[in-house]
Amino acid sequence: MVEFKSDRYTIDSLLGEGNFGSVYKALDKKTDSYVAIKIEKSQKISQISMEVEILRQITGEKGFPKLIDFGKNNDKPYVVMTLLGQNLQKKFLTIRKIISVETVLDIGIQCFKRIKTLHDYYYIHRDLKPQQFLIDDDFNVFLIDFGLCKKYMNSKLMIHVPYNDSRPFVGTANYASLNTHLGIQQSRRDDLESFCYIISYLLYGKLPWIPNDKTKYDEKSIRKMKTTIAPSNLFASASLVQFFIYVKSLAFEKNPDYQYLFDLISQALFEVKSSSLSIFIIDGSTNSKSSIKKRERKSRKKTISNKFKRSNLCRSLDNIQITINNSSQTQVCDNLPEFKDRRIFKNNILRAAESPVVQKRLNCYVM
Ligand SMILES: Nc1ncnc2c1ncn2[C@@H]1O[C@H](COP(=O)(O)OP(=O)(O)OP(=O)(O)O)[C@@H](O)[C@H]1O
Repeated sequence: MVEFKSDRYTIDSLLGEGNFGSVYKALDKKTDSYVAIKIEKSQKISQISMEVEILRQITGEKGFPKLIDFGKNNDKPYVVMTLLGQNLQKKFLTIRKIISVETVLDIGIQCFKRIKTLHDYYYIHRDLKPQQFLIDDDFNVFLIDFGLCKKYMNSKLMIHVPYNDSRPFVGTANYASLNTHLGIQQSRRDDLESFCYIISYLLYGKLPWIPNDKTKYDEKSIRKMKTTIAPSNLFASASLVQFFIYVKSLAFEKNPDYQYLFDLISQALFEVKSSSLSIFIIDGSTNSKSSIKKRERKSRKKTISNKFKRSNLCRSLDNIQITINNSSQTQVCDNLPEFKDRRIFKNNILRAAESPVVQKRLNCYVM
């Protein structure tokens, strides 16, 4: 555990660790409430100063942590902010990728709004990934980690930062825009491209460069794949394809039409809702067509119990004895490529699993 001498804060537990800092849950004795403290790993000029600068300005905006305190401890800079929930990546893996498309898009809309708010303050994030979005018990999404943020425009003179194509790589390869890989100065369009990769990852449970088999690609290979990727490889929904095409067509300085983009995601959500399909990923590691067919030969009941054997959801579903009858056959949905790796349950199961009453008894989330 980190050494943090303070009369005000008592470190409780480690919440997360990144490349630049460690984040701890701590008790704030002044307010008798728990907070999150991010402590920089290095003692040199830190990213925490940028984090503090942004939190100072953005505190109070919906979906952003509140700045509580900052300073140095043991010569290491730290920042104290509101304690939030688990990050999207952890949550996604904890629930074994069980997630409804509707909920992904719902979360996506919130992520999109957070990005727009940050852009409204003339900053770009430059390191968007599922780990940077935290989600609370009420499914409110928060954006964090502003250490790599950068002003894209001088807010007084309204002059955009100049174009430059020999920038070092900044961000996370899996979710970075292609232009970032190519060394092009980032602007608003790059955050929005990262957003597309995040949503595609949450929808499919994978990206071409983040396969289910745990293969890891280096930055060069990821760049190559991003160069040739077709929008239809990321999304099947026409609205989301259009979203990606629009973002990729943005000029460096162009102010994105956020309302248009918002309408496109809303349209995608509307399509899912009106199709009345409810979709779960059961286990991303076993979703090849042949394995699905093999599984389908087994009896319906056995398949369900096998698939959910180790999951909280299943255990709890078993406990509360939801009847799984023939009218809710598991099936592979072939007609919607978006869902080709997913298995579909009829609404009655999904609705049961998503109902707050059941979730309370499950003591787990269904995202
Ligand atoms: N306010 C908070 N409340 C709860 N958990 C948090 C909070 N801030 C950060 N965390 C947890 O700590 C993790 C790391 O935080 P953060 O991304 O700020 O660190 P970092 O060192 O900048 O990471 P990276 O290397 O990804 O840039 C987050 O993914 C999250 O799980």
